[in-house]
Amino acid sequence: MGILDFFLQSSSSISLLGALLVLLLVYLVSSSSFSSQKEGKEPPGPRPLPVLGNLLQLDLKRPYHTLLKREKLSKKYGSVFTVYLGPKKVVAWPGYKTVKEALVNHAEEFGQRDPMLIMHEYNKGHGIIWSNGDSWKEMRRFALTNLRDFGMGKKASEDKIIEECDQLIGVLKKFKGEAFDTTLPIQYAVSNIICSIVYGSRFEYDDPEFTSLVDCITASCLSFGGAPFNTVQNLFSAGTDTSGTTLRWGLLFMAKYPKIQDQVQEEVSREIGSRQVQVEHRKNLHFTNAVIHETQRLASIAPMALPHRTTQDVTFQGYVIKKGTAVTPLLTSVLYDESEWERPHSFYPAHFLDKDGKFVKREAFMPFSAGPRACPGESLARMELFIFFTTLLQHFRFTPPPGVSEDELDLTPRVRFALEPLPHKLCAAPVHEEEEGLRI
Ligand code: HEM
Repeated sequence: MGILDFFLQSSSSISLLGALLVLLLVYLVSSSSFSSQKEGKEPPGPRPLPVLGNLLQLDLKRPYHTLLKREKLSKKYGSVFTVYLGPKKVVAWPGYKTVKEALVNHAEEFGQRDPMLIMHEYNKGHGIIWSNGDSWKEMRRFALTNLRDFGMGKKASEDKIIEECDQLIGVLKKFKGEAFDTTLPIQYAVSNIICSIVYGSRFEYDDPEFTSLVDCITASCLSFGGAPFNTVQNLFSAGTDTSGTTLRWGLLFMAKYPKIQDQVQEEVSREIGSRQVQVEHRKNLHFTNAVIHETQRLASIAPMALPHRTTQDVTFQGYVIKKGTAVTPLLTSVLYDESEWERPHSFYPAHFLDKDGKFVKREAFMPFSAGPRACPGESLARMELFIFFTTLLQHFRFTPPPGVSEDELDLTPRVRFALEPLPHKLCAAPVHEEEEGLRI
């Protein structure tokens, strides 16, 4: 070994030793502050490492997954616990009863958004999603009023969705039953719904201005100035990926579970035939409605909702949560709660059916969250999901690509803005070719 090598090795060993000593010191300081939190009855949790917090204990690809391991974390720490995402302290409360109690019974205390640094830089506290206080109240009112005035949840938006659905059917027919990636056609269709509401008109799917707008929304690169423009951009980003991703999960589940697809198509054919699907049909389509709800439940596309924070010191389930603490509503823990759902990890539409096969609402169905920050686009999203899903199944049979079995269709989610399916292709074969053009 040369002198230089020896020198470099020993100097790097010394600096490594120094770094370790500093880390140890920080650790001792932080563990003592951690134990003093215990004395102050803040929610307990796994001991954090300095700087890294509990990151090494989390599945970083799916952090919600680790937090969901209630049997491990909850058994040890109870129904409210603290984890450190790096230096950031986050309080989590899994399970339907606890999440509901926090978001509904303590709505005011847990109702603020925790603006992630990167989002704050980008939105400057404007818009609706990342703002708080008077600015948020005003923008939420602005968004709800405008969406309502432009017809959200009413006949006008139903007509827009039906029109867009016709366009989507035309696009899917062009694949002539061959395998295609469902992402773009569905993303264009749901984006056009928001365009129709915001701009008053839709765009052709090959219009370069529209496609770059959709690409930009997907990549979150739109940069408007001022509060209302940020709110419009927020509606695009919150209202397109979410509905589009849910719809893609629905089609994937149908291809994976053909017997359930048979039952949906049998019901649609019996109740609607070749007529235009409308929202008023929902009350007769019990099984289809249950399948859409089960899709939302199992896909659980917003596993941790969006981050909240406390507006004041709160005493919750015997613990003190300090003002300004980040809190995360673990929506997946509600949608997968073993004390609420008979088969939490399976695709089981019977969760939403009574013994006579009639649709039943379930309290623990909470994909849109609850309380003052709950999704303001819920009624529009529900209308879109019903009309798009039912109409697509009225027209097409969805199957895996040739050479791929149903078992091989992978349901592992990938984490992006929403939990979406892994890239995949499906075939959409027209069901009643002879009926096309005979709509009443
Ligand atoms: C299947 C579709 C959708 C799902 C599952 C969904 C779910 C959610 C969830 C979980 C939140 C966070 C709630 C919380 O922090 O507690 C949220 C917020 C929000 N969503 Fe949706 N959403 C959907 C569709 C839409 C649509 C269509 C729009 C608009 C047209 C929309 C607009 C918003 C906005 C603006 C917020 C922020 C609300 C606030 O901070 O006050 N969403 N959504």
